[in-house]
Amino acid sequence: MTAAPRVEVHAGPEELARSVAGELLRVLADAQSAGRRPHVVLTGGSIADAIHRELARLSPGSGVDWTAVDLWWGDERFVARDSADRNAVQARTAFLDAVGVPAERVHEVAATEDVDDVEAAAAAYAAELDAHGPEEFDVLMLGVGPDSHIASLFPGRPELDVRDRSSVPVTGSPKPPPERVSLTYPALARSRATWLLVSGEAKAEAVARALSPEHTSVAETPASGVSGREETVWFLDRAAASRL
Ligand SMILES: O=C1O[C@H](COP(=O)(O)O)[C@@H](O)[C@H](O)[C@H]1O
Repeated sequence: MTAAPRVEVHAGPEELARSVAGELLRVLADAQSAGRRPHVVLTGGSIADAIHRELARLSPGSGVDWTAVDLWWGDERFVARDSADRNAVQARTAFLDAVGVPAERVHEVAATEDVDDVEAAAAAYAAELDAHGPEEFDVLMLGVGPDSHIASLFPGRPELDVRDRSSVPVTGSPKPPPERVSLTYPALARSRATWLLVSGEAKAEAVARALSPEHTSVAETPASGVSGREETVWFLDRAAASRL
C-alpha cells in the first residue's frame, strides 16, 4: 500500500533546490553503500534546472560515485540532439558534464537525428527500458506544470490512458515543442520514491487540486495520478504551497 504523500515546504526556489539535491545525494550514497547501483528518473523544467545546478555544487564530498548511477528521463522533447529544448541537454549543461556520468549510464530518448519519427523514438525508449531498466527506480523526479501536467502527460489527452507500454509518443502537445516522448503511468508507478518538484504561485492551484484527489480526476489533474511505492513527496516553495 502506498503511504499518503508528504509535503515539504521551503522558503523559496533556492532553498527547495538545495534541499532536493541534498536529499537525492543522500539516497544515492546510501544505495551505493548498500552495494546497489541506483536508477534515477530526471525531469526537465525550471526548478529541475536549479536542482541540477545544486547537484553539481554539492556532489564533491557527498560520497556519490556518479559512474555507478543510471539516469533516465520521465519525458523528452523530440527535437535535435543539441537543442536547448531537450531535457537531456539541460541536465548535461547543469550537472552531468560536471559530475562525470559516463555515457553508457545516461539513458537518453532518441533525438530527431537518430530515428525517423516520434513514434520510433518512443518505441526505442520502451526497448531501452526493457533491456536496461530496473524493476524499480530508486527516485523518480517530476516537475508539475501550471495545468498540472507531469512528464508529457497533459490534461484530457489520450496518453493518460495508455497502460500497455512504458513509453508513448506525444504529438500536438499543448506546451511547445509539440512532439515529445513520455513515460506512461504504469512506468511512472515503478518507483520506490516519487518526488514532485514545484515552485511558484502560477502552480499553486494545480498543487492544491492534485493534493485533494477527491475533488479532481487524473484526466483533469495528471499530477494526482502518481505515487511512489514507498514514498511520495511534494517538494514545494511557499508560493507553490500558497493555496493548500
Ligand atoms: O515541458 C515540460 O514541463 C514540465 C514542467 O516545467 P516547468 O518549467 O514548468 O518547471 C517538466 O516537468 C517536463 O519535464 C517538461 O518536459
